[in-house]
Amino acid sequence: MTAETPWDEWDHILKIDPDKELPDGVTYGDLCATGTDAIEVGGTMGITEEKMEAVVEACAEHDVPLYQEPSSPDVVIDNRALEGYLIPTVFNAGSPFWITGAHKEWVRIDNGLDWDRTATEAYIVMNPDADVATYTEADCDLDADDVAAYAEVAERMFGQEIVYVEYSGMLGDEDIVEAASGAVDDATLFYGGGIHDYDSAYSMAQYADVIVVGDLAHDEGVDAVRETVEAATDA
Ligand SMILES: CC(C)=CCC/C(C)=C/CC/C(C)=C/CC/C(C)=C/COP(=O)(O)OP(=O)(O)O
Ligand SMILES: O=P(O)(O)OC[C@@H](O)CO
Ligand SMILES: [Mg+2]
Repeated sequence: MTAETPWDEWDHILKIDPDKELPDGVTYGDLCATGTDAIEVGGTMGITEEKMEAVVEACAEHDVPLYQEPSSPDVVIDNRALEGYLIPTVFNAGSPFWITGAHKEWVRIDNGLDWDRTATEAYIVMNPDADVATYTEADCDLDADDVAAYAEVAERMFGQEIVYVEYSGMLGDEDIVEAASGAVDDATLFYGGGIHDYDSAYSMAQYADVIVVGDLAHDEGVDAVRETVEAATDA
C-alpha cells in the first residue's frame, strides 16, 4: 500500500453499497465529509463494475481515502482514485471458493495485479441472516473461543492484515468482539454490523480497532453517521 498500513490510524470506515440508494437530499460528497477515516465501496448482491465506478467517481473529488472491497473477481475496477483494494477471505465459509477459489480466479484472469495496493481482510461472518452469510454458506454457529481462534489463525498462519468480525445487518455480541480483540496482535480488528447511533458505535469501538458503518448511511443519512464517527473517536 502507499502508506504501509493506513488503517492502523483509523477509527471509523463508512461502507457504501453501490447497489443501494442514498436518502433524499444526501450526496456522496456529504458522506465523505462526515469525518470518517476512509470509504470502502462494496456490497454482496447486485454489484457490477458500472455501479462500482459510479460511486468511486462520485467520491473521488473529496478528501477521504477510497478503497474498493470486491465481492467477486469480476467487479474489481481499475481506477486511480482508489487508494487500494481490501480483499476479503471468508474464514468460516462453507465453500472453498470464498477462501481461495475466487482469489485464484482473480489472479488468473487479472493481468498485472497491483499487489502494492492490495491488502487482505479475514472475514468471520456472524449473522446467518445476512446476504453475505447465504452467499458464502458461512457457518455462523460460533462461540467466542471459535472466533478468537479464527482471528489468531488468520493473523499467525495466514498473515492477514485485517481481521473483520462481520455482523452485517445486526449489532453483534460484545463478548465475541472482545475475544477477537484479545486474539490479534499485529492485525487490525474491524467490526461491522448494526451500528446505528452513538451508543452502539461506542460499544463496539471499545474492542475493535476500527468500526465499519454501512446501511445507516443509506437508511438515515449524514447526522446519524457523524454520531458514530464521534463515538469511534471517543472510544
Ligand atoms: C478475490 C476477490 C477479488 C473477491 C472475492 C472476495 C470474497 C471472498 C467475497 C465474499 C463475500 C464478501 C465478504 C463480500 C464483502 C462485502 C460485504 C460483506 C458486504 C455486506 O454484505 P451484506 O450486508 O450481507 O449484503 P448487502 O448489504 O449487499 O445486502
Ligand atoms: O450495514 P451494517 O449493518 O452497518 O454493516 C456494516 C458492514 O460490516 C457490512 O459489511
Ligand atoms: Mg449490508
